[in-house]
Formats: sequence, C-alpha cells, structure tokens
Amino acid sequence: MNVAVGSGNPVKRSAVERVFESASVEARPVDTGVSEQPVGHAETITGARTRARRSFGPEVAYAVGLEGGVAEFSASVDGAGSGDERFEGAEGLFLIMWAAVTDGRRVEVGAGPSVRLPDPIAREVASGAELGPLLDDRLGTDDLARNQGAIGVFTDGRLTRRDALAGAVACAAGPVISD
Ligand SMILES: O=P(O)(O)OP(=O)(O)OP(=O)(O)OC[C@H]1O[C@@H](n2cnc3c(O)ncnc32)[C@H](O)[C@@H]1O
Repeated sequence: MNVAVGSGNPVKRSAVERVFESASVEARPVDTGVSEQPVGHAETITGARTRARRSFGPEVAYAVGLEGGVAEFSASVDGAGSGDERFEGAEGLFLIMWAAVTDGRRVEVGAGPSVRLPDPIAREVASGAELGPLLDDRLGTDDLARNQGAIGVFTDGRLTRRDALAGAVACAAGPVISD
C-alpha cells in the first residue's frame, strides 16, 4: 500500500511510517495555504487538511497532512480559544499539532499532544517569530523541527516530535480506516 505525506520534513514521514507500518510512504511537499507559523487551532487544522488533500493522488491509498502551530486555549486571540472554546486554567501559549488523513473521498482530523511554551518564547512567537528557527537560535540546535522537536525539548526527551505526530496521525486515520 502506498501512502503520501504532504511534507518534505523527514520527521513527519517517519511519524506516518510508524502508523502505516507496512506501507510505502512517499514525501510530497505541497503548498499548505496557511502561514509559516499557524496561530490557533483553526489555521493549523486548515493547514493539515490542505496538505492531505493536495498530496493525495490515484497511486496512493491514503494521504496524510501534518501541521504544527501555536494556540492559546484560554484567551481570545487570532481565532484561538474564542467564545465557548475558552478553557479556564490552561493559560499560556501552547505548541499544538494536527493531522488530517484522506482516502480521496473523506478527510478526518486528529490532534496530537500540546505543551506550554515558556513565556519568553511565547512572547516572541506572539510578536511574529517562527517557532522552529527561534528555538534553533535560542537553544543552539540545528533544525529542531526535523528532529526531536520542541516537544522533545520541553518534555526533556520523554516525547519526541515523531511520537507526538504519530499520535495525531493514528487519531486522524482511525475513522477513515475503521469504517
Ligand atoms: O516542512 P514542513 O512540513 O513545513 O515542516 P515544519 O516543521 O517546518 O512546519 P509545520 O507547519 O509543521 O510547523 C510550523 C512552524 O512551527 C514550527 N514547529 C512546529 N512544531 C515544532 C516542533 O515540535 N519543534 C520545533 N518547531 C516546531 C516549525 O518549525 C515551523 O516553523
């Protein structure tokens, strides 16, 4: 079985290989249609869905889109946490991730884990900085987003970006492959 992933980031491909164990997974970078640093769940979900749809083709059984973003759960900023979606007691800016899986007809989405970003990092991202390059600069890492990821750093290595993304892929794939 062939599966496409709408990204050239090897950690995303690896996450898809973890879920679709016996599949041949092909990296297909696509235009996400969202900003380099999505803010809020809505923009991040849109990025994941667009990646899945645009990387699908007749030669694959499924296509997967994975998008990382930042979001506030408790405040009303940039479409994140507005109205009834506000979460009391979860203040701060969180790294979030969403996956979308399509079989060419339907698209399902699933979320990965969220980790709160330290306030100085959150302030810079809120002012427009892109998380990956910012963290590489601050932590002296090289392409963190293609390796253990911010989630690896902020969980002190207990959860890698690959494993976190694989959780989102499994949750998005579930409804598509089980129905
Ligand atoms: O090549 P693509 O597929 O675009 O992969 P990416 O990691 O650069 O892009 P994402 O759209 O998934 O993430 C949006 C931004 O957030 C950053 N980001 C998201 N999750 C991250 C993580 O776990 N560690 C470091 N940076 C992360 C990433 O580097 C981008 O700057």
